[in-house]
Amino acid sequence: MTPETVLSCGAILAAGGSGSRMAADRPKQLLPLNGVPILVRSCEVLLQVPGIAEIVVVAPGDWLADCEAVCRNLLPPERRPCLHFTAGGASRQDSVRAGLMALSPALPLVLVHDAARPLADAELAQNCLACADRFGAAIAALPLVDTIKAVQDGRIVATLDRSRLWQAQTPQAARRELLIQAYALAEKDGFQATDEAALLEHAGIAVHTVAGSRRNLKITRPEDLLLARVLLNAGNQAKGTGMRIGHGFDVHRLVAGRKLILGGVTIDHPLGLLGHSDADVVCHALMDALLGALALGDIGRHFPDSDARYRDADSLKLLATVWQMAASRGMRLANADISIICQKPKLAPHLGRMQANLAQACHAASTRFNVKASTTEQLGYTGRGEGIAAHAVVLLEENHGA
Ligand SMILES: Nc1ccn([C@@H]2O[C@H](COP(=O)(O)OP(=O)(O)OP(=O)(O)O)[C@@H](O)[C@H]2O)c(=O)n1
Ligand SMILES: C[C@](O)(CO)[C@H](O)COP(=O)(O)O
Repeated sequence: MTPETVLSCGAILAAGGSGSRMAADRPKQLLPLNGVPILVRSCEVLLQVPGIAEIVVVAPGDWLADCEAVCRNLLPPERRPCLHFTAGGASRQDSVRAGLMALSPALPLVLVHDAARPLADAELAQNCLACADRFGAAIAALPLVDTIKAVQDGRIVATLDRSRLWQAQTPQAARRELLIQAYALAEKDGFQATDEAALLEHAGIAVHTVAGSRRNLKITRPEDLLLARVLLNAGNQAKGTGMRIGHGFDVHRLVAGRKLILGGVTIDHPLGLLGHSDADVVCHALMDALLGALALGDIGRHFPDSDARYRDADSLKLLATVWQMAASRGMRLANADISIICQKPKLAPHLGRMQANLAQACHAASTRFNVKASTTEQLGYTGRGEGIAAHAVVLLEENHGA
C-alpha cells in the first residue's frame, strides 16, 4: 500500500479543548490565524486527504454551535456533507472517544488530528494512514533536538538518553478495531493518556512512526500563534507571488415588469433584468471573479437558484458574503475591473455610484474598482436590447498584515 493509494477512512478532529494555556476569550481553535480560524485551517488539511470519507469534529459542548458555524460558513459546500460535529469531554481522551463513537463503523481506518495543529499537511496524514493500513497503527513523530533532563524540585536528577526519545505529534492513525480495543482496555483499567499511541501501547499494540514535521507545531501558548503566522507567511511566500486572479461573466434577459439594478444602483428604465435574485449582472460577474480567484467555484454553487432564500435577493449582500470568504482567507483586493455590455439605457451617469457600492460591499477603497460600460454597436443580443451582460476581472493579494 503506497501513500498514493486511496483508502477508506474516517477522521476525528480533536477540537474539544478549552485552550487554557492560550488564555484567550474563546477556545484557541476559534482564534484567527492570518484571518482564518485555526479550526477551519485544520479541517481544510483533512479535507485535502484523499480517502477520508467522513470527518467528526469534536468541539467543546459550550462552543459546538460556534465551531459548526465557522466550518459551515468557510469550508467549500461540496465537502461540508462529510463533516459531522459532536460535543467533546473533559480530557482529550474523552473527546476522541466521543469522536470514535460518532464515526461511521464502516470505515476501517481512523485518523485522529489535533485542531491545534493547523500547519500539518495532507501528505503527512496520508503517510500515517498508509503506515497504519500496513502495520495497524502509526503516528507522526520527530526525534528530539534538545538535551532532555529529568528535574525534581528545580534540580536535575537525570540526563535522559536522547537517542531513544521522540516527540509525538498528530496525525495519529490506526485500524478502527485496534483503536476501539485500546479505548475499551483503557476504560476498564482507568488508564489515562495524552495521545492515542499511548492507549494502543497500553493494549500491547505496536505503533509505528512516520516522519513528522517541525512546521506541524501544536498551537498551545500565545507565542505559538506568532510562530505559526511566521511559518504560514513563509510557506505562502515560498509557494508563489501570493496573488490570485479571477474572471467572471454574467448575462440576464431584459423584460418588462422588473427593476433594472446594476452594481446595486436602481436605474430608471422601462425594462429590468429577469432572474431568481435581483439579477444584478455587475455584482454577479464580480462575485464569480472573486470565487474564481479563490478557487471556490461560482455563485451557482454558493447561492443556487433552486434555493428560495435567494429569491429577489439583494446581490450587493451576496457580494458582501463572497467578499467575506476572501477576507477570511487572508486576501485583500488589489483591483477589480468591470465591463458592462449594454445598448440602453446610458449607464455613464450611474457608474460612480456602482463603484462606491461595490467598494463598500468589499470593504475596499473605491479607487480599487473601475466600472465601465460599452455598447455592442447594436450587434448581437446585447445590441438588440435583449439582455445586459457584464465581465469582471479581479486581482487578490495576500494580506500579510491580517
Ligand atoms: N477535552 C479536550 C482537550 C483537548 N482537546 C483537543 O486536543 C488537542 C490538543 O490539546 P491541547 O493543545 O492541550 O488543547 P487544550 O486542551 O485546548 O489546551 P490547554 O491544555 O492549554 O487547555 C487540541 O486540538 C484540543 O482542542 C479535545 O479535543 N478535548
Ligand atoms: C496528541 C498530542 O498532540 C501529541 O503530541 C499531545 O499529546 C496532546 O497533549 P495535550 O496535553 O492535550 O496538549
